[in-house]
Amino acid sequence: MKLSELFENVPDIEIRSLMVDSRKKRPDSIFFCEKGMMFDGHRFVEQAIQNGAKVIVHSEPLENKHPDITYIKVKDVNAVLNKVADAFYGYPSHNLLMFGVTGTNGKSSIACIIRDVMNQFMPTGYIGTIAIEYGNVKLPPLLTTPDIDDLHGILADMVSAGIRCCALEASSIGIEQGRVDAIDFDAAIFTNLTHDHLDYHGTMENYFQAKKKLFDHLKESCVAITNVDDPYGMKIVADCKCPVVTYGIDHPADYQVTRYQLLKDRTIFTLRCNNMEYELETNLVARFNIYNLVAAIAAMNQKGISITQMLPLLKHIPQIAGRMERIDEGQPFNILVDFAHTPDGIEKLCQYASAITPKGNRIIAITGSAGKRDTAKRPIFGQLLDKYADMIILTEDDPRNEKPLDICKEIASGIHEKPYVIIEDRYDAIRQAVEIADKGDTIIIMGKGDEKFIYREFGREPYEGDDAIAREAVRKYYFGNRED
Ligand SMILES: CC(=O)N[C@H]1[C@@H](OP(=O)(O)OP(=O)(O)OC[C@H]2O[C@@H](n3ccc(=O)[nH]c3=O)[C@H](O)[C@@H]2O)O[C@H](CO)[C@@H](O)[C@@H]1O[C@H](C)C(=O)N[C@@H](C)C(=O)N[C@H](CCC(=O)O)C(=O)O
Ligand SMILES: Nc1ncnc2c1ncn2[C@@H]1O[C@H](COP(=O)(O)OP(=O)(O)OP(=O)(O)O)[C@@H](O)[C@H]1O
Repeated sequence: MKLSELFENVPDIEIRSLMVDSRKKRPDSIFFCEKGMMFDGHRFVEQAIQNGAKVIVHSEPLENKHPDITYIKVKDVNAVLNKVADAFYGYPSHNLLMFGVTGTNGKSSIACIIRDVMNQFMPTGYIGTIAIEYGNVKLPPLLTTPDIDDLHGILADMVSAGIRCCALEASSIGIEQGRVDAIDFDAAIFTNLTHDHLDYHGTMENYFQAKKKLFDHLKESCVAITNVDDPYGMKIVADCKCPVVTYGIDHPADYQVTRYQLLKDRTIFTLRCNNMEYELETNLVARFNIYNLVAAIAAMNQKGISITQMLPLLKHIPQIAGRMERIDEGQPFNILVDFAHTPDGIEKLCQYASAITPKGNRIIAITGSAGKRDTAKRPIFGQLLDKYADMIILTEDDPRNEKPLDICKEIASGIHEKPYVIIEDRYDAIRQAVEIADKGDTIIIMGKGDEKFIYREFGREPYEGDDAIAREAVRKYYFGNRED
């Protein structure tokens, strides 16, 4: 593409790529001097040139300008990067039916439900915490919401592969950093807002304002889908230019659940909308998944898929990796692997565990808390486990360069009544839980979900995964079926 197709009054240079990180080689590229939390991209102009930049987009004055390099001074580099990435990749989000999902919990679940259901109507991709997936392509994610260049690039690849729809998770940090500013959403969903990421946002108000930006910027033909039962649900759409559609259980809503039954292996509920009532059955369990399902239904329905068409598909939603994943190796107790890593997520999971665990049986909870992230959550995790669990095993969860033992002790500071042990090694923690479980008990393994890595001091290290370990522990240590 010619530089002149992207900017006015510039030389006719051929541009082959975009560059936001000077460390990565990008031939014939435009380097964008972004200001981050750690660095100011203006510092890396020389390295960017060595790695292929022919054009520098900057907002601060630059010294030592090279005669063969084009310099473009702008007010807001991030805004220009968004515009350029959109155009450079051929406006991919404009050519896709784009669903955006934001909120503290439920983004991946809702985005995956939309992907699975929409795939039955048109080829649909997914971008989020679990993966980047479309057609036969499955890539590991780097961030929940990829950075601007990656995001538009992935969407362009989707369009080239014949994909017509995409469900994208928009994290609060991603929204705040403008990663989705140029995305042409057709529907945007709000799930809920509870304590998380306060290390980054500072206060709940800032966290809320970050999420709200997504809704403030929606185009008029978009539709905003919001949760009326969440205290932030109506506030977040207060300045929307597009129609707002509500969903909920406890308050009157456009898509309202009027009755529900939570069962161990499925959920049955009645959904009322447009003066019609629908009886729904799904393999997804727990009350919070009713919210996730109804949010997804509302969004897809608003975009033309009838509820009657969706009904048979909702019965067998494919397992969402590491979210309420049941481990069943024939053992006479429940094991749930779940990605709960916020106070709200942990409380909701514990409430579900209480609902499925017979009186007289125990909830055995295994959790840690991520190192170098929102440390205020730790004692709250302890308090919640104290309230709901009968036995608590504290273990490591992405300690980064903190000591797992110290993190566990901070969680333990919230535990006052229930017995707990600290077993730093996650494998041993899960094994211990399996060894002490009795018939009818429920083991909940929280925090890592489907992740097959642990962030330790020097970055990501491979990890077998909670699901694999739980299965192995049941086979080896519960049934004594040693394979080694
Ligand atoms: C805190 C945070 O979000 N950081 C993200 C942010 O980094 P930053 O603003 O601090 O950037 P920086 O490192 O200061 O550098 C500034 C600029 O200089 C550039 N640079 C930097 C160094 C260099 O040598 N050369 C160079 O060109 C960088 O590419 C960047 O453009 O911008 C970078 C480029 O887009 C991201 O890679 C980086 O994500 C880091 C890896 C990260 O871990 N982010 C997490 C917290 C995150 O975003 N998570 C959310 C939410 C997850 C959830 O909901 O649970 C997500 O969407 O994944
Ligand atoms: N609607 C919901 N309300 C409260 N908790 C939920 C909800 N949906 C899921 N959870 C809990 O949060 C965990 C993470 O779910 P999910 O991955 O869908 O959320 P997310 O918003 O994508 O989180 P992240 O961006 O951190 O990955 C689940 O494992 C579950 O414990």
